[in-house]
Amino acid sequence: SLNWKKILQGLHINLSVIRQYVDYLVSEQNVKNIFVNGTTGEGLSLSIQERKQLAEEWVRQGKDKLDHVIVHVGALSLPESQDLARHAAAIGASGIAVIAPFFFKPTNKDELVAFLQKVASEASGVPFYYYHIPPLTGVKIRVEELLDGIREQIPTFQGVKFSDTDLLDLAQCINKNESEQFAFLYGVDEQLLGALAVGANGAVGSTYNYLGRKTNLMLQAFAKPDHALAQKYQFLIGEFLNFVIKLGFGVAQTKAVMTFVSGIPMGPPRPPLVNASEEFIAKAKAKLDSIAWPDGD
Ligand SMILES: CC(=O)N[C@H](C=O)[C@@H](O)[C@H](O)[C@H](O)CO
Ligand SMILES: CC(=O)C(=O)O
Repeated sequence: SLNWKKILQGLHINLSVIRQYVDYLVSEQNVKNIFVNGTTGEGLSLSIQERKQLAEEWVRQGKDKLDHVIVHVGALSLPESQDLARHAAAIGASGIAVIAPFFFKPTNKDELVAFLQKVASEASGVPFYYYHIPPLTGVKIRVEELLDGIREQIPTFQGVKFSDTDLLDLAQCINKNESEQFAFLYGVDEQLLGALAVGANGAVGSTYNYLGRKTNLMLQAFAKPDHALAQKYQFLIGEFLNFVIKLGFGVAQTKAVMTFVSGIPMGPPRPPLVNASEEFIAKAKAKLDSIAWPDGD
């Protein structure tokens, strides 16, 4: 049963909108790969039980509709992270991802890999991704170094969700791992085109919830190649993000944008985050509506 008071305060998860949201992403945004319980999903603000319920519901609703559901299972507590990894494996997640622990932090590559290995080994058949997001974790260990010999430690290692602006690090990761079949999924949406130019294979980010279709058109243009068209899309995506970043843009504001674009209520964020203001919503909506996309939309 739904407790609307708790949902409206961000104290309760609402599983009932996930089914509708899967259909929305597939039909309206052309998005068929989902990253659950990460940054945008406020995974680190949820209880272990809630994270399991969400992962289960996404996998259940995504069956026959989505290609991949990757579950973020990172946590500060190693046993909790291992528990989440076993759970993700048991429900049939297509992959798991882990951020660096960010209270007591690993101070070097070996300490970080040892932590990741202890989580990955709990889900032995499941592709493992390192989620590199130094602006939020404060763990700035270069990925290029981390990848050196990682397959020997973590046989399921499959790639990186790379949410950092350091394109030299990303380029070196790609350059040095040509023979591996690693996936480099970029996560700074405002400069995805730069990451594609150095060889990123995909993207995971908050804006694909509402700009997934436009970003897919950018990817198509880049692949064609029609670089002028790809640039046009990146510039317009950047115009929107630059505008909202100046207003103050985080997960709460992303939820508000996701709500007004999709029409599906995303609910408030959980404390300590606070709802986007009505003023933000009005300005962001006007800005998004004003953009003249190359596909005539
Ligand atoms: C810090 C953060 O939330 N990063 C997201 C992905 O990891 C991005 O998708 C950003 O939200 C996006 O690039 C907008 O700045
Ligand atoms: C934005 C993103 O990729 C995440 O929610 O983790």
